[in-house]
Amino acid sequence: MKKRIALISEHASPLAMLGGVDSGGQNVYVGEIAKNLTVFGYEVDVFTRRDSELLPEAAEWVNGVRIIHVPAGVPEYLRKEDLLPFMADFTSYMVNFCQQEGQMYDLIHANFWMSGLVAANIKKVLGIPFVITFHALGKVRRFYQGDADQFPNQRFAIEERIINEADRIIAECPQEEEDLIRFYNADPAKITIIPGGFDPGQFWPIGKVLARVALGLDPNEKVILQLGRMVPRKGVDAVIYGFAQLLKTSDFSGKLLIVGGESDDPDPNVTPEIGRLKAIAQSENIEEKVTFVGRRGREALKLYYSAADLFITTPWYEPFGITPVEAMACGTPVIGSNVGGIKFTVRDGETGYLVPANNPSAIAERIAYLYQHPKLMNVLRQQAIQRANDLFTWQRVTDSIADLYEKVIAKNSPTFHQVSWQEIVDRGFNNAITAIQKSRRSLRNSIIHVADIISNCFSQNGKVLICGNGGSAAEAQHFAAEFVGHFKCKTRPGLPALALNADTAVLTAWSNDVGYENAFSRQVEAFGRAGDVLIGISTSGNSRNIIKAFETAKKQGLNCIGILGKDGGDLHLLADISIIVPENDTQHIQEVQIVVIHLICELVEEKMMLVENSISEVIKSSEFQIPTTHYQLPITH
Ligand SMILES: O=C(CO)[C@@H](O)[C@H](O)[C@H](O)[C@H](O)COP(=O)(O)O
Ligand SMILES: [Zn+2]
Repeated sequence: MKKRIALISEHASPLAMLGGVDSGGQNVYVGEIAKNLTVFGYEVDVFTRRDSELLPEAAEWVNGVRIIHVPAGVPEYLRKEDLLPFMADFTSYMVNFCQQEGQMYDLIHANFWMSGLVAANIKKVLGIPFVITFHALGKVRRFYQGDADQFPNQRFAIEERIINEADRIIAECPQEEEDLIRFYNADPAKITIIPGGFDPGQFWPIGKVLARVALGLDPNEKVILQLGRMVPRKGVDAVIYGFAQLLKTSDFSGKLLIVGGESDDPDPNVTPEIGRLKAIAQSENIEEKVTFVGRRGREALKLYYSAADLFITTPWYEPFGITPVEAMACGTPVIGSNVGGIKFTVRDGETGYLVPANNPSAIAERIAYLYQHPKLMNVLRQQAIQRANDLFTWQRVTDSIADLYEKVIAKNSPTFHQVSWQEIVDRGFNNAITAIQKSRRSLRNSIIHVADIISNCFSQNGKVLICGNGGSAAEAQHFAAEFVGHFKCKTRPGLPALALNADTAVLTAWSNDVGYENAFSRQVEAFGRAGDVLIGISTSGNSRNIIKAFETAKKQGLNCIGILGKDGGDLHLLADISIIVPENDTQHIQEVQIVVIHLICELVEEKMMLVENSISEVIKSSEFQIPTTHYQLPITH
């Protein structure tokens, strides 16, 4: 039977559009998690407050996900600051709903503190375990916003209660984990860091020219983008001041686009923050260079992200912040403030830059610097796309969330269930199939890219060194054997590949005399030459001896390729390219890695055959007869 999950999101319905004061990342988060959970075999109901008379009580949204509009307070928009009094009605409605349906939820996932309150009260009555994603913490908000924070003071005590009673807490970034411990004394063992994400089917890099033409922008102009909710804490004023400084102190010319607001037209009457920002642009005499676009639907956002050269987001604080990830996914480097989730999603100097919050000069300086270094901008662009896709797809995020659910559900299952041998076998196969399915789409491009690098290396007489530990050591030998012997093509010559973990004499001597962590790097020193490839296979991405080998290899001019799992660990940061299996379980990572290895072998053979065939074609059609029908035999150094 399918497991049933209730997601509560009292003010943020997945149906609401992004960009309004009270609708932002949380709507998207809840909607995407709900949709992706169905892929992992769950049935999902999303409970959100009925804020319009037009909304039906319960409606199927997508296959496997229902949205339940809970009558609590008048059926019209209310500020989230005013919703607490209606949470008792919300709770009783949900309790009745569960009892009437006669089917209990296996777990509740609450979003935001008021939903957490509902979940904690339901747990008291019905015993359903719950996990919570806070999306923002009251004490942190009060610290940054002071009196502008209009949530009732009861919020703090309620959050403390939720933190005590929740089965698990999801922190969206290391900063949030720190805040939970520091401000609320949360039990670190209860906290799991799982970031927010983006949908690669919705955000991808569209050619700049096309995106600009679609938006009616000049293809040759410099375009800087700010996009998100229009509230003072987002620090859009600093972006305008920074932009003004840039225009005044350099010969920079370009445009700042500001997307967001409560209406499609950038109307200050509807969105007072737009009025405040327009006045700043006017006082700086740059109103002609700043375009307020107004609110845009999610399907249009990829055009804005792709059209821009740079994305800027400098809030005072940001619990997670989905927009920088979306911008990176569209290939736009991000200048973000060094706060909260942004300092986790944006890697300083790799996918953009981090600047202090509220610091217009730093923004101006970084924009100028990037335009002066177009090649660097391009590198950041590529790395941004890679990082977003490696770590922040909703599929990957939901995978970690489902993992967490399973732990909580198993711990709370009322009777210990003796699993049969057949069930263990079935479960093993099912998990492997799920891991392979998840990997199929997300790894396709990197597998092809890696095969390119390896076949180029062989064609240019280079060799491939491979290393790993434990199961990965066996795979390293397996991989090398496919190259030295043959994979599918029985007529080709052997290709020079060497597993560094295979020579027990070298391995034991060097580990015994110097240290295990140097055992591979020493061999890289001995065998590696510029242009060779070093492949590190690791499920965690953190094996010290492979890290050292990569460091040595980089110094010697080898290309480093990681075949990794989990979040890619430190090896991902060192590798020139990595294939990160989107899975957390070591065993299933290894199962996918062997598929990846075989695919690389097949592609390398195919690519090299192509080279050989095209060489023979040239030879056949030329007047000169060159006596060779094989591709060049690689020569080892
Ligand atoms: O095969 C397995 C687990 O399935 C083990 O031998 C596993 O490879 C070893 O624990 C390795 O030492 C793990 O290293 P790594 O994958 O984190 O680099
Ligand atoms: Zn194993």
